[in-house]
Amino acid sequence: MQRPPKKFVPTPFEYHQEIELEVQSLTNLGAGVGRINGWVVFVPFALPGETVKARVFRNDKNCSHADLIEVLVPSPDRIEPGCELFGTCGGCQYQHLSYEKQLAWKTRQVGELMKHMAGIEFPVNDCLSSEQTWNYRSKITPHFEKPRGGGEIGPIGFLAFGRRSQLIDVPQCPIAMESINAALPEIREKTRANSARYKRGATILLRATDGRIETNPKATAVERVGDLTFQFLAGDFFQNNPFILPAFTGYAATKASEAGAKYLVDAYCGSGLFALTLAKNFEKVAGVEVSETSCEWARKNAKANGIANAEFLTASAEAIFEKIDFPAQETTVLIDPPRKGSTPEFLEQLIRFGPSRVVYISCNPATQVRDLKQLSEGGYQLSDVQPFDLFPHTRHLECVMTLEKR
Ligand SMILES: C[S@@+](CC[C@H](N)C(=O)[O-])C[C@H]1O[C@@H](n2cnc3c(N)ncnc32)[C@H](O)[C@@H]1O
Repeated sequence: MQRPPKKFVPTPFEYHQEIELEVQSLTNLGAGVGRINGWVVFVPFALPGETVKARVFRNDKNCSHADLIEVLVPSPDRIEPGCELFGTCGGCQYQHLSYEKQLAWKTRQVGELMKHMAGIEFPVNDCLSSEQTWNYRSKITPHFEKPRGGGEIGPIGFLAFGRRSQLIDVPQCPIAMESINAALPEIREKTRANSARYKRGATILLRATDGRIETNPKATAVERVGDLTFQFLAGDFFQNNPFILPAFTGYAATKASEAGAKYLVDAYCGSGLFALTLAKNFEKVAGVEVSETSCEWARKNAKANGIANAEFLTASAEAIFEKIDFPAQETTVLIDPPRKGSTPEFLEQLIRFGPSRVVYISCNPATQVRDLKQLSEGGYQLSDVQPFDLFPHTRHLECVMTLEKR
C-alpha cells in the first residue's frame, strides 16, 4: 500500500481504504455525495443513484474524499462521455451525465446553496439550456510549462483533474467551437517549434471571432448578439457561449424593466453587453467598469450601434453611485461581477442608494449567495431565480437573481 501523505488524518478511514457506498447527491463542485454510517464522503464522477467502490485519499473534520474505482450499480442517467480526456482533464465534470439531468442538478444546486449558505428557501426556475451543447465555447486558453534551465515545453492544455499545477495535453476540446479545434493543431505545433522563445510557461489565447481564430490578446474581436455588434479586445472579458446570449440578455432585459423602471445601472459592465442590449427598455443607462479597455469599447459599441442613452464610467463599481442622478425608486441596478463576487463596500452603497430592483447576474452561485445574504439583510427580497447553462458538461452556470426592495 502507498504511504499516506504527511498530513493524512487516519480516521475514520485509513489511507487508500476501499469503501462501498450509495451516492445520493451531487455538489455544485461536481462531486457525488454519499454517506457511510452518516459520515459524508465525496466521490467525483460518481452519480446520484449509483453504488460505487471508492478509495479514500483524505479525511477532513466532518467528511472524507475518495476516488472512484468502480461503478457497481450504474445510474440510468450515466452516458458515454463525449471526450476521451474526460476524467483526466479538469475542465468538464458532467460529460458522463445526461444533459437533461445536468440541467436538473444545476437547478437543484442553486436552491441548496441558497438554503445552506444564506438560510433562504426560494423556488429556483428550471435551468435554461444552451441551444448548442457541444462546440459552444468561443474562447479557450491552454497553458504550457517549460522546464527550468531550458528543454522542450511540456503538455499544452488544461489543469489535470484535482491538481493545482499539473497540466495535461489537450489536442482537441469538444466543448470549444469547431473553428478553434481546427486551428488548435497548428497553433500547438507553432508553439512547440518556437519553444526557444519562451523562458517559462505561458497561456495561449484562441478566440473565435469573425470567421478567424485570434491569438493576440491586444487584437480586436467582434461578436454579434441579436441585432447588436460588440467589439472588444480578444484578451478582455466577453461571455464565451454566444449561442445562449440572446435568451440570457433577453431575460435580464425583462427582469430589469418589467416593474417599470426608467433607469438602469449596469455595474461590472465589461464592453457593454447588458447595458447596450437592455438600453431600448430604459430612458437612460449608466455603466461602470474597471478595465479601461473594456469600458472604452463599451462607449464605442454604444456609438457604433446608434445607442445614445448609455454612458460609461471607467472606475471601480462603487464609484457609480456618486455619478448618477437617477431617482432610486425608478432605477434597476444590474450587477455582473467576476467569480469572486461583489464587495461589502459596493453592496453597502447599493443598499444606501436603494434602487427599486436589483438584477444580480453571476457565474459563481456561491459568492452570489454570500452577497444575496447581505442584500437580503439590507432590505431586498428575492422575486426570481433563473439559472442559465452557459457551460454544458461542466459544473459552471450563470444565475440571474432578481431582488426587490421590501
Ligand atoms: C463577469 S464580467 C461581466 C462583464 C459584462 N457584464 C459582460 O457580461 O460582458 C465582470 C467584469 O467586471 C469587471 N470588474 C472587476 N472588478 C471590478 C470592479 N471592482 N469594478 C468594476 N468592474 C470590475 C471585469 O473587468 C469584468 O469586465
